[in-house]
Amino acid sequence: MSMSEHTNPLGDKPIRVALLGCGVVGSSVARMLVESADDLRARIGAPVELVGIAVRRVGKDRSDVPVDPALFTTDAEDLVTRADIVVEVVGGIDPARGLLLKAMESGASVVTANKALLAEDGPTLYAAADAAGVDLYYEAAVAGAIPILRPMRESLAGDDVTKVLGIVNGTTNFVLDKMDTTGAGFEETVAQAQALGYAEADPTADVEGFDAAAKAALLASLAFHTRVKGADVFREGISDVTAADIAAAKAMDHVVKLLAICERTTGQNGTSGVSVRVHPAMIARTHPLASVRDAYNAVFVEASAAGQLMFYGRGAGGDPTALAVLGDLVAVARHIVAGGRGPGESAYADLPILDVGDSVTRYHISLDVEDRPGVLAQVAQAFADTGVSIETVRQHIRTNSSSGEARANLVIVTHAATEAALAATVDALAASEVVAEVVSVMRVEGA
Ligand SMILES: NC(=O)C1=CN([C@@H]2O[C@H](COP(=O)(O)OP(=O)(O)OC[C@H]3O[C@@H](n4cnc5c(N)ncnc54)[C@H](O)[C@@H]3O)[C@@H](O)[C@H]2O)C=CC1
Ligand SMILES: N[C@@H](CC=O)C(=O)O
Ligand code: NA
Repeated sequence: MSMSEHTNPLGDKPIRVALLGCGVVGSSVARMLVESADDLRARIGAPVELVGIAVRRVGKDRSDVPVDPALFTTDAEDLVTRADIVVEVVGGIDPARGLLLKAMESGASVVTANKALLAEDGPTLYAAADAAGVDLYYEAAVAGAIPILRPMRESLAGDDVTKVLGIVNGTTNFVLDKMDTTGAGFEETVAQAQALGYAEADPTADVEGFDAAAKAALLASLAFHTRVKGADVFREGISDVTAADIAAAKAMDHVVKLLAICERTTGQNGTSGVSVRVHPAMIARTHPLASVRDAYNAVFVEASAAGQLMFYGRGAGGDPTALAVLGDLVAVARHIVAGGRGPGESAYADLPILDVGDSVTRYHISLDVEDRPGVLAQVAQAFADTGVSIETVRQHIRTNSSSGEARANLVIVTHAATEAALAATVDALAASEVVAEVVSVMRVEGA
């Protein structure tokens, strides 16, 4: 690549980069920084110098990371004061938060992949970036390699985003996909996702939906110019999704996916606000999200003028995530060379966060009921009483293998209803004398 068109106003002074963490993502970042040094220099207009890598233990064998071993240090506090750009891929809340605050106070810009920290305490970090006049970029934190935050922040800055619907966790998509296509077990596929570098340090964050909730909070904050924290997001993970749920979805020609849904909507009391939820849901096999396989991610965005947009790509793994980190690093380094900074947080709209009871979707409900006349009418009445309209009902009879007792299994799919109305229906069904068991309740999205 030619370097002739770029001049460096800083002379030959390199841009100093400190890397915090050398795990799955960090080791890929370090390798790419070294292997792409010439291209990065040409694209930035200045050389990049890796000045140190903070690790927990210096003596460990890291022969796969092609850097001078003298760069490894356990003194992250000191390292962050010696850099123009600090790349944080340690993860977790502390000490990452303190290190990033110290880095920015010392004048360094920050690139991070840490969605957990940003969804927990983003405003403190954005304020520190503003106070120091530095950049805080985090494209890698949501949907790995997919460029989604910059398009939301910059390309769609003139539009009104109304909805963001996506698969934003690679681990859970990998697990659900394998359960659907190979019938593989839950624990076994989570272990595979860990071995492939997709899972968080504690995979509970993936399986229970905390990671997707953090990403949903970041997407909703950008989409609606409103501060949304991870804790504001209604969250259900995939640990309760059974092989029977997946089979039930198959029977309807649907698949089960963990979805993040951010909507600009109006609550039942007329309040206009933001609804953000993460939960497993059935979607029709004909829906584009149904074809998102393996650890891939996809994000649909609906905006007033742009209409529908779809972003698709690798959502997890060392190299895809490191590429997103490097993209941010180049952007920040260009700002340093040009003597400016990029756009920061935009939270001016400050919309209320609506209760999940206000969100509206369709539901798939499986019930075991007594097999006698009048039962269907009583079940239908429970729906009518709570104002939930039934779209389809399917019934089949199954016989208990030990008691020989015949039971009817009803599968009911509703029209769109509020979560609050559906919860009231399920309570009424559970209390009904004709219902032996509410076997499962799952939302149906994307109709
Ligand atoms: N693995 C993936 O596919 C993706 C990861 N991320 C995020 O990137 C970050 C890093 O993830 P991974 O590389 O997968 O995790 P990892 O667990 O493989 O790497 C983290 C590394 O940081 C080290 N570390 C922990 N505390 C430290 C400290 N105080 N000082 C120095 N080193 C310390 C750990 O020993 C470990 O080697 C996390 O925030 C994660 O959420 C984001 C997108 C995708
Ligand atoms: N654990 C995460 C990694 C990327 O953000 C995932 O599985 O998506
Ligand atoms: Na991304």
